[in-house]
Amino acid sequence: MHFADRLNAAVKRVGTPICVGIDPRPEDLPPEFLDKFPGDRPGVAESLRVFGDGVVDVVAPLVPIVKFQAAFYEAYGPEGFAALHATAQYAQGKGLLVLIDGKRNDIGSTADAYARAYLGKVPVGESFEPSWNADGLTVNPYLGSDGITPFVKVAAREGKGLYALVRTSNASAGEFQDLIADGKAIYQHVAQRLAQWAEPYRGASGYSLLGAVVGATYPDQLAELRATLPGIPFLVPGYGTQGGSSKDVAPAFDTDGLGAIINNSRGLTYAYSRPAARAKYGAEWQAAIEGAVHEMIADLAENTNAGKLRTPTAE
Ligand SMILES: O=c1ccn([C@@H]2O[C@H](COP(=O)(O)O)[C@@H](O)[C@H]2O)c(=O)[nH]1
Repeated sequence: MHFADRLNAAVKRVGTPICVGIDPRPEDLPPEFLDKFPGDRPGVAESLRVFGDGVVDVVAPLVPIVKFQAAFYEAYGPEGFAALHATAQYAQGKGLLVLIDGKRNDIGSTADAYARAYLGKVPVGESFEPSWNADGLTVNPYLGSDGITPFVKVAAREGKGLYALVRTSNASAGEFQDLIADGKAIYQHVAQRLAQWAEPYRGASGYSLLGAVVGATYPDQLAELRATLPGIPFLVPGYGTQGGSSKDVAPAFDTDGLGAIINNSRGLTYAYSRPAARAKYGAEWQAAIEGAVHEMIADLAENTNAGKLRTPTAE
């Protein structure tokens, strides 16, 4: 089934477009929790796996999709990678869509290897087997068409999705993305080309398998890009810890509350570290995460078209 149709079905089923970001940092894990693991690298990697699984247990009934930031797992080498793989599979087993935030790309032949690694199948003996089997992957479009085409081909074949960086959420995003060439900002050129790459790959919902990463921290550009990129699903990071609000992300949605997933990583998974949550939930870190997800669901429902997803059956 087409990725955008699967994603839209999942968003409608749970009634919210939240993407929970899982970016495990050992220094931010609940202290009571971390103490249970050996202090060596395999021990830390195992703590990341158990923490990630614990987050998944809480959020699986509440949200459609989780995004794993590969960097925090890669930091712990082979054991870290194994932890990412294990929790990603665990999340899929619980019915969540899994997005790997790896921002991969390279020359075409290497891009093809990345695409097969994360989204497709790799040759093993006489047959082909999935390796990471993610539902979606973030990609960097700045190598141009021949770097993107292999990802799109594999994603189309496998029913998977892609989100290409268009307007990132970080403070220095504009250093290159706002440079003017031929009368337009670089991010606008990327958006224009992305629309061409995406057009042949629309699903029944009208949305393409190729989406755009657009930061919540630049609401004017977000609104402009939504208007110029109909049918392109958005992955919107920057809500919460980076300062983006529900009002900032409101323009990302279409009139049905579809067309965008709003990521929140630290604001949800480290909710227990906030003094108010400590006072309310004590050492119950999973309860604090659950409470934070419910707060974000309500915030988006109140201030954006995502409120239209809250049917009585989804409550
Ligand atoms: O433009 C971008 C692209 C990716 N990210 C990633 O999203 C999360 C955001 O984490 P928060 O804790 O919610 O700030 C993180 O994994 C980033 O690497 C982004 O922030 N901006």
